[in-house]
Amino acid sequence: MAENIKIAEQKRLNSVIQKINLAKLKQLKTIHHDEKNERIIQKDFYNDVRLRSTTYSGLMETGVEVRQKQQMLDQLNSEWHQAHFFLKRLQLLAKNPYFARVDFKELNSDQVHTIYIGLASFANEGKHYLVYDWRAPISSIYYENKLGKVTYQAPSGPHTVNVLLKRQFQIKNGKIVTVFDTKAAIGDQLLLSNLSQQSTPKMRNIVTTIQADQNKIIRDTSADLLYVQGAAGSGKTSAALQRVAYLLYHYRPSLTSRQIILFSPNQLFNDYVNHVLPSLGEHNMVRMTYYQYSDHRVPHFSVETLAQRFSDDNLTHHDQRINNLKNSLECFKAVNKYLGDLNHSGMHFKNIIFNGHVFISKQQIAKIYYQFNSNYDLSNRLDATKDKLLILLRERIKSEMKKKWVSDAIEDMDRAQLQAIQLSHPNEFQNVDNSYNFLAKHIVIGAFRRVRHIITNGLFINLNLQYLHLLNALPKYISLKQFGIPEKTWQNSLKEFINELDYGQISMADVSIYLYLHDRIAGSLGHPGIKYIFIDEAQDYTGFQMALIHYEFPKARFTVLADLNQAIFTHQRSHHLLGDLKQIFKGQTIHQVQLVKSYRSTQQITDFSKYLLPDGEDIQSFARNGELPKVSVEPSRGRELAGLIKIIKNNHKYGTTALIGKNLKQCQLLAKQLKQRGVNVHLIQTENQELVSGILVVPAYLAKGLEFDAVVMLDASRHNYANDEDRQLAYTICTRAMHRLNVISIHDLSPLFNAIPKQLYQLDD
Ligand SMILES: Nc1ncnc2c1ncn2[C@@H]1O[C@H](COP(=O)(O)OP(=O)(O)OP(=O)(O)O)[C@@H](O)[C@H]1O
Repeated sequence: MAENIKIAEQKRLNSVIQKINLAKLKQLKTIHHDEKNERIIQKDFYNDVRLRSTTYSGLMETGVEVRQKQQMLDQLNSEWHQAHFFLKRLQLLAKNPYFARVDFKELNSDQVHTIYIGLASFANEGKHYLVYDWRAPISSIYYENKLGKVTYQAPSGPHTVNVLLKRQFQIKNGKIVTVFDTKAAIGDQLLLSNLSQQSTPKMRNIVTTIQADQNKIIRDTSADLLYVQGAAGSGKTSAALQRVAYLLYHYRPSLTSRQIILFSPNQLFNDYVNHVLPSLGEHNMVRMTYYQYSDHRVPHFSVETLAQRFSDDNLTHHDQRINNLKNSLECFKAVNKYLGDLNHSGMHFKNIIFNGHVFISKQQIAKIYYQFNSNYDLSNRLDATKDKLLILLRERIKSEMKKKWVSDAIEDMDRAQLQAIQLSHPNEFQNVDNSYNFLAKHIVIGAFRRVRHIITNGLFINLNLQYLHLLNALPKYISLKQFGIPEKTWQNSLKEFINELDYGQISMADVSIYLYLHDRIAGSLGHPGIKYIFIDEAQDYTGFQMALIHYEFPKARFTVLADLNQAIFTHQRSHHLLGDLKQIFKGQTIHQVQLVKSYRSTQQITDFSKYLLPDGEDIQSFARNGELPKVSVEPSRGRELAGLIKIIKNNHKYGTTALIGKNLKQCQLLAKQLKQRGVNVHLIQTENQELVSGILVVPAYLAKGLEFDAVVMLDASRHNYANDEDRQLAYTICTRAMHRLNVISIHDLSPLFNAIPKQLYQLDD
């Protein structure tokens, strides 16, 4: 780039930074001014109330002033928050005001317009934009992969301009480090430099190098379901997070970060992504795992954890088939049919007990529940039953007042209690009869409080029994044969389920059905306040889970990000995902996007890994050069450990090397053995740990969605990765590597590696 261009751009940059700094000072002044005013009002507030609360008229006046001052405080508070928000953005801009410049012409004019694009907009006093927010409609032209005619979505509709120049900047401490003009794909040079960096325990934002197909995902505002299928490392998570920032900008102020939920695979991943939004000047959306969502909703059960779920691979064939059935969309439909029938018969209730006796029997409740018109649905039926039971409760007050326990309670009342009641209700104590009746009623109503709580909260429904009834009845609504389950096996599984229930345990498959059953019976409206749901690593969600989330968030638009080749829990069943989603979102707008280019890993690692997949040929690698992956076949465990120690030493230039094992047990053993040999490793055994740099030992299911400078796939032997079900796991592990990949096997290498051409790796045996 010519030096004179750099000088001219630096001059402009200096002037923009100066203006940003002035604006910062102005915001700081506003903040100090607001804080000072608040202190003054608070002080007056306190004095006024203290001085004038001795007389009635003083109190009245004070009341009015208190309200006025409260309003002034609220106003100041809101100004203060706004000023802070602007200040934060200016601070962000002051560090790095912009990263790109685009010159363009309108099609019917010769006038050249120049815009600079940064993390936020910044205008001078005359409201002339010196920097455009990367999310502004016009900024979209920067992210299209070409010069010349480019169409973007302007507020008035699609608009085409002629792009003449795209210039990129790397700016550090107010100085332009590099500047280059791009002609084709946005600065492969800048992208290359970003991708060549070392990994960090926190994911970075990608706004400076968003690719055209990722931009489509980010800016889609019309899909009810945006389904993204993308290869490992193709930027699904990155695009999703920039999309959150885009939506917050596009719909401000009607959309807030609290109305957006990201379902992520585990807590480690939640922590890994939690810096992206703040680095873009936005608040984080709500992040949770499906486990956290369901566990929180059934506090009386322990829901199967991620580690337990992963060891489900050791389940018998029958157990797996039963899980397949319970996890399927067919099961969701079957439950709906069951619920339809429940409207006519089959609900299970509990007796309502009062003072150790049956107060309202379950038979009585059932009679009430089914006495309503057949056009009632389950939730109307429950509401009407509650109303009827409350009427019954009121009617029982009179008869209960005559009971001995009530007169005993009155006699046992101490003077202070009695006086307190008399003082608060003087009119009720004019004569003896009245007083007795009033006290008796008071006591009965107090004692009925628990019963009232049971009724109003629908706790008279026997949900556990109902769930068992559903499981028992399920073969009527779904074909067991279709899932390869003999009737007897199904019946036996019910016994096991009861056993688990007795211990307060519930599996991931059961908890979804249980929650749905509960919510449909209770007529729960779910969470209508949530406007956007993002589901990352969706390939490991089941049809039932998807249908449940869709039900629970009825007003939300969904972004679902999946890579079927990384389905480490659902395996081949993940191939139903899109078909299931199409049924679940029937009648709604569905957009599909495919990302085929992988950015995370070097070309050599991507090319090696894709041969682990039978249909991996569509995956494109980004042209970033590195060394060939190394495969070592060791004759014994001892030699494997020695080999590993050598690799760890060789990786000293990398911040993080992850030794990824198949399961937790293997990782625990390895970490112990390495520590015994004096190697300092950090074992990640639960998702609640913090991700750090260094040498990590991680089980594969916790490494999902993460990335590391160097990866060692542990014990990739025929014995450990024996069957086709392990393919997705092997692919997921290898694609976690950014710059270096080693695969170690004791004895024979797994046949999963057979299809990889020999020239794509270095073999050490
Ligand atoms: N446009 C881009 N510019 C710069 N870096 C990018 C871009 N797209 C993706 N990356 C980088 O590639 C890596 C992988 O991205 P990301 O984790 O979003 O992919 P993914 O598709 O969710 O991966 P996986 O499914 O394997 O977990 C990250 O380091 C990310 O920063």
